[in-house]
Amino acid sequence: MGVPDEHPELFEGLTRVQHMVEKGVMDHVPESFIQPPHMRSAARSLDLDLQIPVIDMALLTRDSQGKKQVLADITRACEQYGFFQVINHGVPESLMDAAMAMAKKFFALSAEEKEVYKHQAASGAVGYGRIFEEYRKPDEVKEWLDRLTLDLSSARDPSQSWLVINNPPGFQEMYDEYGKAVYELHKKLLGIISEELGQAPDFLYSKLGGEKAFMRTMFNYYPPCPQPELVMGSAPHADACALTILQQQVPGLQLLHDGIWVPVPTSFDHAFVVNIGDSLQIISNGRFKSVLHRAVVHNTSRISIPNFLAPGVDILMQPAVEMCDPITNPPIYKGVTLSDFLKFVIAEGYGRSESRAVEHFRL
Ligand SMILES: O=C(O)CCC(=O)C(=O)O
Ligand SMILES: [Fe+2]
Repeated sequence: MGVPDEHPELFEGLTRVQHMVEKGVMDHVPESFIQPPHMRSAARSLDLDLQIPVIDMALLTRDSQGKKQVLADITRACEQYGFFQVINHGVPESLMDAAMAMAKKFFALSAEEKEVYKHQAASGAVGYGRIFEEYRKPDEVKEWLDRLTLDLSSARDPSQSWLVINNPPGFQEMYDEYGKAVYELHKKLLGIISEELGQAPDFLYSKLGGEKAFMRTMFNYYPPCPQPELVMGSAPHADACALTILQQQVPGLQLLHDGIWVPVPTSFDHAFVVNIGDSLQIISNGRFKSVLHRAVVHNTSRISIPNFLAPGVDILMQPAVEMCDPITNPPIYKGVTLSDFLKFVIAEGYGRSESRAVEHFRL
């Protein structure tokens, strides 16, 4: 990688929002971050928490009635909202706190220390920096965030040993433990939905390729912003994966419900926000909804930690025959691998607008 002076366009692409903010007192956001008025946080938004379902997973083991209720509530949430929250989900609170604390420590490192883990174009999406930056058009409005992206498996992939996060000390150990616990929660939730569909618990997991399914985690850091009303932290997008399990403490996540942006509440202590991604919308033949969402920023910082469970990259995602009927519910999507789906998303610039990549794969 050339030095910034040789390649100003690369340097521009690699600007970290955090260090831009920390370098000096800034009372105006740079032009390249200013959203057009219809994309700003105030447009079509309601400052009223949407009561997305909150599911108490402790009921699963209470009695058969409790289990029935959890199965039905989760499945209904996947159909109606595409979003829900879970409490008593089995991931230890101490582990959730450790993940958040480590993320804070990581972003508190100096710019040089973080750049050690800089995203490398040849390594896919993992590393420090906004991924796919190299594919973005120079005139595109930039998002107000920096992120560290890790794959749960990359810690064990020797070709990506540069991505073992040794600084701050203990980060990698935390992620190995936290990641595994969240991966298990993903499998548990897929099992619950599968059972409610009248299938074996591993039904949906096996549609993702079973052990080939992989989990990617993003540690999203939204720096404090002097004019939060003009920028967007994460632009509107739907997740390409099957399921997302997200941890947030500070509000900021919003979803598009009936054409209005509404905040996802943070009032439940140690809850996870769960949402359906495009892969599960395809596999369920449109029964489960992958919903557009975005993250707004504030004049204080915010961290969110989404964990995406995705099909193995070469697994053909297609409407499951068990979720279709040749007469009453024929398949509405073509089969596509996650790798081709993501190529399409990147090439077409989805993930920064309200257009839906999944619509392109309709039959
Ligand atoms: O920061 C958030 O709450 C949302 C982040 C998000 O949607 C994503 O990274 O896919
Ligand atoms: Fe997302």
